Amino acid sequence: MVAADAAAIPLAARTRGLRKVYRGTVAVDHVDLDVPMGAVLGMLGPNGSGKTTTIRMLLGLVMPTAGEVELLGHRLPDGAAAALPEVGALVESPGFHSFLSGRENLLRLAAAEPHLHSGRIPAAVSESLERVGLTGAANRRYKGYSLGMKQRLGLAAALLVPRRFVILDEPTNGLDPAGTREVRSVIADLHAAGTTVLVSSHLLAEVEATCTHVAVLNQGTVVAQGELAELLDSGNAGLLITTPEITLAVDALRDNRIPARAVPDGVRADLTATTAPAVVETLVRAGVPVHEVRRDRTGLEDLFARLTEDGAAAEAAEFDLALPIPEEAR
Ligand SMILES: Nc1ncnc2c1ncn2[C@@H]1O[C@H](COP(=O)(O)OP(=O)(O)OP(=O)(O)O)[C@@H](O)[C@H]1O
Repeated sequence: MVAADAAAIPLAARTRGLRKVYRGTVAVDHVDLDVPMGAVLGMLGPNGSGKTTTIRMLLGLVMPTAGEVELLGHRLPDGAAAALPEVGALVESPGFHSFLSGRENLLRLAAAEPHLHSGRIPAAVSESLERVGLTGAANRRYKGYSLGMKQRLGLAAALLVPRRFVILDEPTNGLDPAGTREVRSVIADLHAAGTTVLVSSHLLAEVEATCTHVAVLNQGTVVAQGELAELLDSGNAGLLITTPEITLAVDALRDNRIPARAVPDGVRADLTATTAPAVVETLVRAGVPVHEVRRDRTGLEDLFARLTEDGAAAEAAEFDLALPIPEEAR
């Protein structure tokens, strides 16, 4: 992606020079974040890297110490009233009433939705509860909900009306594997419907499974951002091939000038100068039985680990790791 293209892509959210200082603690600094319209952007970063603070500033819940926030084309804080009704959000402590049921809580929130006609409220609440798998527990008091059920109710609140932009802060926190899969499926449905989604996580695998774009935060600043596919292709990309004929496979690849080495159960082929189909074709032509082929994702893991280590922000700044990732950073 060249810079000129990036500038032409409409953005659901854009921050420039965003900074937040809490009583001497710099929570977020120099954050220039671009959330392309229609993207599912994973905001990835270790605990305390500034994800929640950035999200709160995007939603106008926290005033930045410095910098600009633009949400759906409206500059905050003045444009908040125009932008926020089109934004659904799940953030920490959503402020539900403990003595009301899940359904009653949603009915109260729905009544405050400017884009929801009062006659549609009961149906919208039921649909939203159904979507997050809470219909069975809808009439129980919020007070007795498990952490996972609270998360689901927060998600239901974010989805009460069709939104152009949905922001989810750690949506799978406290969810079991089935709940995690459901959240992923809700995100996939939103994406398919053209909704822009920003989802924060400290889990690399979760971002890989759901996102089209990624922004990596460390120590309050964005150290890399861009399309996930480009990040996956960065670093030392490789292919892992499972085969019982390891020696034959390594020899066949090396004979065809594809760097390869033995790994447990197979070989790892370097994709720097070739493609996955070319590797497979070379092996099949050499009579190597190929049992399984998958991308070696250590490229992204290595990159993420490097970017989020102590002092990594300085390194990233040095290499200007906003995508495209320059050669010297690979
Ligand atoms: N209200 C606050 N008052 C003081 N410091 C705060 C406040 N909110 C956040 N911080 C500090 O700002 C930094 C960034 O916190 P933030 O919650 O934004 O990170 P995060 O990436 O969302 O972390 P996590 O994954 O643990 O939720 C941390 O050092 C945190 O202690």
